Amino acid sequence: MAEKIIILDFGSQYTQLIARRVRELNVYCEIHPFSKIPAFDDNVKGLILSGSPCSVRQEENPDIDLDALVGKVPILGVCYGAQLIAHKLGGEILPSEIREYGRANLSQVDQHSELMKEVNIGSQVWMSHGDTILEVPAGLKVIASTDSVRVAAFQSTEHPMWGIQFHPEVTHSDDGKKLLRNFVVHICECSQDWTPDIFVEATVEGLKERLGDDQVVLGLSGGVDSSVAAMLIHKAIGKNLHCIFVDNGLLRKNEYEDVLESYKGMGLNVKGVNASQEFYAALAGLTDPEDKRKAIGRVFIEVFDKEAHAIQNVKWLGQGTIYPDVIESVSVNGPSVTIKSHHNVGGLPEKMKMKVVEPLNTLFKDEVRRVGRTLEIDESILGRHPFPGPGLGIRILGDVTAEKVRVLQEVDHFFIKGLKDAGLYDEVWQAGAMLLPVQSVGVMGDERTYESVVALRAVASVDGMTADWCHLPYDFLAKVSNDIINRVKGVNRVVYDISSKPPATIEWE
Ligand SMILES: Nc1ncnc2c1ncn2[C@@H]1O[C@H](COP(=O)(O)OP(=O)(O)OP(=O)(O)O)[C@@H](O)[C@H]1O
Ligand SMILES: O=c1[nH]c(=O)c2[nH+]cn([C@@H]3O[C@H](COP(=O)(O)O)[C@@H](O)[C@H]3O)c2[nH]1
Ligand SMILES: NC(=O)CC[C@H](N)C(=O)O
Ligand SMILES: [Mg+2]
Repeated sequence: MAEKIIILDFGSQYTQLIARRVRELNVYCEIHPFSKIPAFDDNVKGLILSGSPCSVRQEENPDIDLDALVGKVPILGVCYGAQLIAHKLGGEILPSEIREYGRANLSQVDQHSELMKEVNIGSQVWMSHGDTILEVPAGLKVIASTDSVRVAAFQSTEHPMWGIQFHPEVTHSDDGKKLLRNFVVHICECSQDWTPDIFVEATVEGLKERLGDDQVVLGLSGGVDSSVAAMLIHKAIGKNLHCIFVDNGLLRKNEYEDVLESYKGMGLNVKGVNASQEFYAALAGLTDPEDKRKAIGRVFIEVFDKEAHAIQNVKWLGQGTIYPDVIESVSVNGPSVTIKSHHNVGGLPEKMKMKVVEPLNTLFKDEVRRVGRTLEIDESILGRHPFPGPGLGIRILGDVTAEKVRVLQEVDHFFIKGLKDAGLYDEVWQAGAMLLPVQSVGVMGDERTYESVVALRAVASVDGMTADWCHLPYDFLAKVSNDIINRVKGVNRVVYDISSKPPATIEWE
């Protein structure tokens, strides 16, 4: 197994970013809740303590047994992590006179400190704190300051341990990447050999061992995650992998045919299963988003189960689950509230007697794409916008009917084709259209119309966890709106969604 850095999460919104930055250095790392510290083996090379919305001054603040960790591996505290170290060693932490959010500049830097090597005086750093470390206790010394914060960074004089008040993981901290490199590469001595090639090699070996001669059924969606997962498992067990692509009647226009076509020549054993009627029957009369999601999830499992029985002796269900799915379900304070029931998480029904194999559950989406490139998967699959498993079913607000699906397929087609024709598709992280349960009055050729309203949504994101709406050119929106209203029967009004996530989500249901 690869060398790794462990990040203990105290609930900061930036914890995932720290992980991304470390991984960009070709060093593997894992995030664990502070309350569930894993056993350290020889592969663990360093420890990072994240920020937190909490304060060390509050009672029952998130806490760890630092003494048990000090000296084992180098430790870096970031923001709350730094405050926690200073606090536990007897330092004074107080609410700052001015809360510092946003940019600051380092006015003093001890460049002899290994952590601060090549970090320049004047360098911009990003702050986000209300507490401040007033004085460092004995055993710690200050190695960087800003005009308003004397203890912007410190180092232990006795142990390999550092703390920084600012956030090196955000792109707005100029030398943040240098600082993390100093920690991970120079201090923790990680060898930077965690590359997509190595990942593929190690994962395929691991899968061979785990799966042996077993049969595996995998839900293949035409999307990035399940395609990459399928190729990895295929490399390990070849023909024992049975890929099932389900037409749930909620796919995009021509998607069933196009996806089956795109898998030709990849060597995968892919079976298309048309189960539209089962999905429509399960959705009939349902209007609540969670009820709809659960019904769709249930039918997916039924279809996979039926296919597995037809093959016989199938022990595993393969899935394209990725790291953010996993992190979201193990938040700091126990399981997070359910915003939406994703159809593929939450485990399998007892009676299925299948185990789950998820080779991508430690990777972020962009890393999955990089692994896909190593596996020489076609760019048309790797570059595809994410598309939710419940498909148009959660983009048709209210009850779902075959006719509404047909209308939305047409709308979606004009929007996506428009993006491609205008060269905008690759600049948008995800785009789609929602059919609203609203009718509006219009006038077409002097006649009154009373028809449906659709909302277009296009977002910029890195991993779908947060997103902003795309500022698509007005001319483009005008053309797409025109195309849709003139050519899709049943729609007489188009609106554009300008909500970010949070507080909205990407899908409307
Ligand atoms: N139509 C489908 N047929 C079979 N399996 C599906 C289908 N839609 C989704 N799945 C399964 O559900 C999982 C989750 O879907 P999800 O949309 O998150 O991932 P993806 O489709 O692989 O990638 P992307 O996020 O790029 O769309 C997939 O990895 C796949 O295993
Ligand atoms: O496979 C999936 N099954 C689901 O049940 C599901 N729900 C949302 N999504 C996709 O996840 C990302 C974040 O979506 P939200 O902001 O709507 O939660 C977006 O990319 C959504 O398209 C799903 N994908
Ligand atoms: N970003 C952080 O870790 C903030 C730590 C602490 N809540 C503060 O306000 O100072
Ligand atoms: Mg998908």
